[in-house]
This record gives sequence, structure tokens and C-alpha cells, in this order.
Amino acid sequence: MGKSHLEMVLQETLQTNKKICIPYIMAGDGGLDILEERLLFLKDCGATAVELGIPFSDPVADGPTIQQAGIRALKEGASLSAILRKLASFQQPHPLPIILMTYINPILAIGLEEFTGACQTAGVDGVIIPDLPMEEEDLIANAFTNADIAFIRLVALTSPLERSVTLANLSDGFLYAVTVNGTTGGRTSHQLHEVGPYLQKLKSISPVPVLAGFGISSPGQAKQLGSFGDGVIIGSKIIQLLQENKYDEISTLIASVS
Ligand SMILES: O=P(O)(O)OC[C@@H](O)[C@@H](O)c1c[nH]c2ccccc12
Repeated sequence: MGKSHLEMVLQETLQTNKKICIPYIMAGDGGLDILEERLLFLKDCGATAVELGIPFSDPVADGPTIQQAGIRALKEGASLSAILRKLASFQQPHPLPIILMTYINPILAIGLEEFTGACQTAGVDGVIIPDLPMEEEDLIANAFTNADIAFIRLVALTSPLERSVTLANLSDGFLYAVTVNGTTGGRTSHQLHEVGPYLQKLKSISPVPVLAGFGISSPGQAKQLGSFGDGVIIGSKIIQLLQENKYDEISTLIASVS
């Protein structure tokens, strides 16, 4: 596979000695009509790419903030198909690369081929599927490779080294390093004596950039965790600040990473 749009944008950021910041928002939270505006806003804040959550009824990896955002989005009628149709209606290329974060069920419900085709039409650059174990990914991974969609793998603090190496080598675009044992959501601190060496180790073995995610909720944390690898992903805090209309704080949080 040639270098994807996502890979190029990430590389450009790192080449200018900046860290990568990928905010996560829930598609359809606040209605799908404000999605385009939010993408532009995040771009203006200096985000490198955006991780766009697909609301799902059984979000096993998510804490309360994202669960609530998912419930709001589902009430607004947001579904995987509706979100892909909406993205397809925006001007392309999108202001920044779009990575869908979806559980596997919604993909299987619309069908793998239908999904990859709709992602291409919608200008989706990458996909994260947190409940698809490496052992069961073959069919799906091949479909993404053929469609030129980056399939981003996750590693956990508890992943044995050998497994992390395999995942890092498989991962397209970047490697998502989960920095807590638990669900998504803001925490005031991380176990840095454990997380620091974990991120540094991943960085030393990974051919793609390593991004830290889960529990980052302040500029200080973002800077600190970003410094061990290539950048960070911030979800729950961004969702909370959007909900409170605290746009300046979002801007400060994203700017703190680079
Ligand atoms: O919300 P946090 O703690 O900042 O974590 C990032 C996260 O929101 C986003 O990447 C994400 C949302 N839901 C997920 C499920 C699994 C893995 C990752 C995610």
C-alpha cells in the first residue's frame, strides 16, 4: 500500500517537530448538521486529524462522558449510514483526516463491502475498531487494505511485548497506545512510572507513530504524555468542553500538545 493521506499528514506534523493531537468527538452529538463546523473548528485549533465516534448502544470500552454523548447522538438519529452519508455531502478533501471509531457490530450490520465503499465515498481515511481482537481481524483487515483505508490497531498496558510488536507492525497510520487499564474518560493523573516506559518502549519498536490515549484531560497531562511518544488522543474532555461551549479551553488543550 502506498502512503495514505493520513500517514502523510502525520509525518508532516512530526517533521516540523510538532507532536500529533487527535481529538475525538461523537458524530451526531448536537445533531449531524453541526458536524462540518466542528471539523473546521478542530482544524483551526491545530488538531492533526479527528477521531469521529459512531454512536453505539453497547459501548463496552467507554466511560460515562462518551456513553452519554452516544445516547444524545442516537436520540438525534445518528447512525453509521447517516454519518457516512453526511460526510459524503461535505466538500472534500475534508479539512483534516477523518478516522472513524466504531465497534464492530454497526459495520457487520451494514456489511463489510458496503461499509468500505461508503467510507471511500465519504472520504474516511482510517478506522479504529476497539472490540475486534487481532485473532479475528483477517477478513476485515484485508478489506481495508484493498480499499486504502488505514486500519489503526490498539495496544494496552497489559499487552505482552511480542503482541505489541505484531500490532505495531500491522498498524496503518499510527499505533494507538491505551494508557490506562479501564474505560475512556478524564482522569487527573496517570501512573507515569508505568506509562512513561511503556510509551517509550512502544516508540522504540513501532514503525509508525505512537499516540497515547485514554484519560487525558488537562494541558499538563497532554504535554507530558505526548512527550514520551508522538502525540495524544483526547476524547472525553473535548466532548465535555463542547457540551459546555468552552471553545477557548478546547483550543488551549489542543495547542498544549505541540
Ligand atoms: O475519552 P478519553 O479518555 O480521552 O479517551 C480517548 C477516547 O475517547 C477515544 O479514542 C475513544 C472513544 N471510545 C473509544 C473506545 C475504545 C478506544 C478508544 C476510544
